[in-house]
Amino acid sequence: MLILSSPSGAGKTTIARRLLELDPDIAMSVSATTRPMRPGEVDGKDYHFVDRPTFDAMVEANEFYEWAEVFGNCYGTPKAHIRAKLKQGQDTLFDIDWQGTQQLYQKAEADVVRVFILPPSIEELRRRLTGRGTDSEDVISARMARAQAEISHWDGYDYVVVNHDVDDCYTQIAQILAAERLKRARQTGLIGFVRELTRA
Ligand SMILES: Nc1nc2c(ncn2[C@@H]2O[C@H](COP(=O)(O)OP(=O)(O)O)[C@@H](O)[C@H]2O)c(=O)[nH]1
Ligand SMILES: Nc1ncnc2c1ncn2[C@@H]1O[C@H](COP(=O)(O)OP(=O)(O)O)[C@@H](O)[C@H]1O
Repeated sequence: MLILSSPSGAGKTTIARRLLELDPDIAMSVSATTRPMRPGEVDGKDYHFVDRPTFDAMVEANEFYEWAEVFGNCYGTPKAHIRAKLKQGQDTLFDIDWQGTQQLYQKAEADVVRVFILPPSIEELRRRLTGRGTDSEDVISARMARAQAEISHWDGYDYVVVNHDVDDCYTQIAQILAAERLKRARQTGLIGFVRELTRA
């Protein structure tokens, strides 16, 4: 479970999309949200876009692995998807905030890798949110106001990457993923392989 968190606008969606495009062995955990869809987003791919009563019913039915309220909207990680992916041994990518990260870590510590993405500066963060062109000035202000609070959780992550340049940031996160996949405990089948090697 590879988690990417950052203040809004630092670039986690950009990096996540590239990872999904270039690495066939990782799939996205698609969250449910009550936030309005942005231009270019696809329902069922970027998020499952639901209204508040539907989200509340999902909470009531215990359908979320974790959920949180961010910027006045609700976001939740559906259980069904995670269970199926983990069972298949499929790596899963999460774009969730620090609250969701803590909950996932408490539930599945050994399976979780936490990466925090920082912007090069606060001015650049504002430029990226404005340049994205998906949010009103009010929404951008709310996201900027929350940025410091988000950044304050940087020390709850295993890795921290500063997103100066998309290519460099992507490469660094792909390297983290490659190294984590090589951890002994994650290499299923290794015991049998080594036993075979040393049998003679
Ligand atoms: N806890 C939790 N946070 C989520 C989930 N899905 C998205 N988020 C977080 O909600 C925040 C807002 O996401 P979004 O509205 O897409 O804006 P973005 O930060 O600009 O990508 C981000 O910090 C996301 O990481 C989820 O299922 N659970
Ligand atoms: N290294 C970078 N340099 C310049 N612009 C970037 C960089 N990374 C992302 N962006 C741009 O900044 C905006 C916000 O990125 P996005 O991936 O949507 O952030 P987040 O998902 O963290 O909110 C987008 O328009 C994206 O194209």
